[in-house]
Amino acid sequence: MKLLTAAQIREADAYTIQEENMASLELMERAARAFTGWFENKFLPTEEVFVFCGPGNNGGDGLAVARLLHQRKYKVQVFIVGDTAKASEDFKANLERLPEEVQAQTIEEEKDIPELPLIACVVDALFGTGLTRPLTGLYEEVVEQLNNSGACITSIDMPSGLYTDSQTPEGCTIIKADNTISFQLPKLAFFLPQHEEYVGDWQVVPIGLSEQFVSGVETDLYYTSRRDVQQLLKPRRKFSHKGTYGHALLLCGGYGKMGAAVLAARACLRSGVGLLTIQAPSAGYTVLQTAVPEAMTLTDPNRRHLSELPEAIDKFDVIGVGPGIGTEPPTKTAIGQLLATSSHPLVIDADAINIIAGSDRLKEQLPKNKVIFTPHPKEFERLAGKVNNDYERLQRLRDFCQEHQCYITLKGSHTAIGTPSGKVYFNTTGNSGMATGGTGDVLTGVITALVGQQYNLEEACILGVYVHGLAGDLALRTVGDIGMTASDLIDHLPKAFMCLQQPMS
Ligand SMILES: NC(=O)C1=CN([C@@H]2O[C@H](COP(=O)(O)OP(=O)(O)OC[C@H]3O[C@@H](n4cnc5c(N)ncnc54)[C@H](O)[C@@H]3O)[C@@H](O)[C@H]2O)[C@H](O)CC1
Ligand SMILES: [K+]
Repeated sequence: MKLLTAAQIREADAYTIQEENMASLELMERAARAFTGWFENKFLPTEEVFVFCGPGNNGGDGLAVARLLHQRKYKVQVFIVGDTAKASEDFKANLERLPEEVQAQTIEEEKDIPELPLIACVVDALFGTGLTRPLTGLYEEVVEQLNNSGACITSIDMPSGLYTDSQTPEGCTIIKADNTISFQLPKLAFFLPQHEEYVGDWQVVPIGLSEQFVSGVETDLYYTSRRDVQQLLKPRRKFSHKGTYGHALLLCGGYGKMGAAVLAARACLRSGVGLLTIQAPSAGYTVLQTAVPEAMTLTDPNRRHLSELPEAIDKFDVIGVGPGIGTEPPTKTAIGQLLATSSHPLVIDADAINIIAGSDRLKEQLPKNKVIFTPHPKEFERLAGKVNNDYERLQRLRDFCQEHQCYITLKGSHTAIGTPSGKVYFNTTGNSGMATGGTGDVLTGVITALVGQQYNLEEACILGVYVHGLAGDLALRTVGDIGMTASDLIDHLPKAFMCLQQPMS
């Protein structure tokens, strides 16, 4: 699914109004109804609701929401910040429609800002996607007081003060929402970790923006929906055999880190690969043969770390390398040989990333359109350089992928997948229980298996990251977030693939 900029959303808005031959006020009413529907499921009518409205259409939404909540028996108070004479037309129309019983007060100076009860329910409708500059004056003061009030804040469309698709200037005041309910499409800002405290939990509610407009609009930013991913999944064929689904090689494990190889190998096998060979330091032989009996095990002549590549490396359809391997000099040499000789795709993780990050020569040697890197943010920084904020990181991701014609899954709460053509896909599955050792090794195994099954590298990244997160979401239901381990993810991979095989209702 596409991510749109604030300007494109405005265009979608105008296009929809024209296409459906309706008044913009009607679209605002739809938005308000959609928000209210979510709100009713979350808060009981016994709640006293304080709605803070700005002068634009976001404020107009707030006024319409106040009216609808009043109709549904919530006790509502409205506070308008700024000069209503300069407000948008749809704001004015909704102010007219506000029932008399709903108190509406204008905040004209600091002393007008209300003191909220200890447990208050606030709707933030100050600014949405129309924000063009930092909050100042009375707006800034209101937001600061709301943030300090301890109230439960729900933002309409965007947390007020946060820029939709570019870096909000340093030190600006922004609403810290508990929930953000956004219209039709999530906004780029929601996917960036630096905005966690402002956006809170976000959800999207549909308001029927023109599908025709969205399908035609140009963007290189996407987020992955269940529907997108299901379309990628290939059915297994009746007359297939293990050779049909690829022979993967994992170059993983080191002394004291053989578990990384076990996790990657198990995940690879649980993701549909036909055959799996692991090459590991000889100290791992018994461990691997015992823990992963389905895989063949080759031993490196070195007892403790990877020092050589297996013979006839080209017989493997894909090679996953990195988990647990360390950065000893012989391992660095082996990684250099791998980049220089392998003609098949490589999934490069962990210390294999660190080794390449430390050598400009190796970076130059990266085979084009054949490499998937799976770094966490620190490894990415080593590979591509330091950045000051998440927007710079995103740009660096695109630049690096384009320059080196590679794929990168930059791991995080919304893992970002960069492609050689400069596209970025944000993942939408997963949870904080997955923030634990070994889950990255699992991802390496999953993506390696998918490449082995002839998914192209872009598909393997998108599907692999999604199913890995979905396995985490399924594990959450049985083991919760605190007790979740990487092995729990592996155990839930089969169910995650089964979920994707179910037709969507
Ligand atoms: N397409 C949709 O999804 C729909 C969105 N709706 C809602 O409308 C807002 C966007 O409304 P807009 O009037 O364009 O902008 P805002 O209300 O966010 O801002 C109003 C106005 O204020 C000025 N401004 C910008 N920054 C500042 C600032 N820092 N201080 C003071 N004033 C500022 C600027 O002129 C803005 O235009 C969207 O988020 C939805 O909530 C519709 O309801 C229907 C469908
Ligand atoms: K808002």
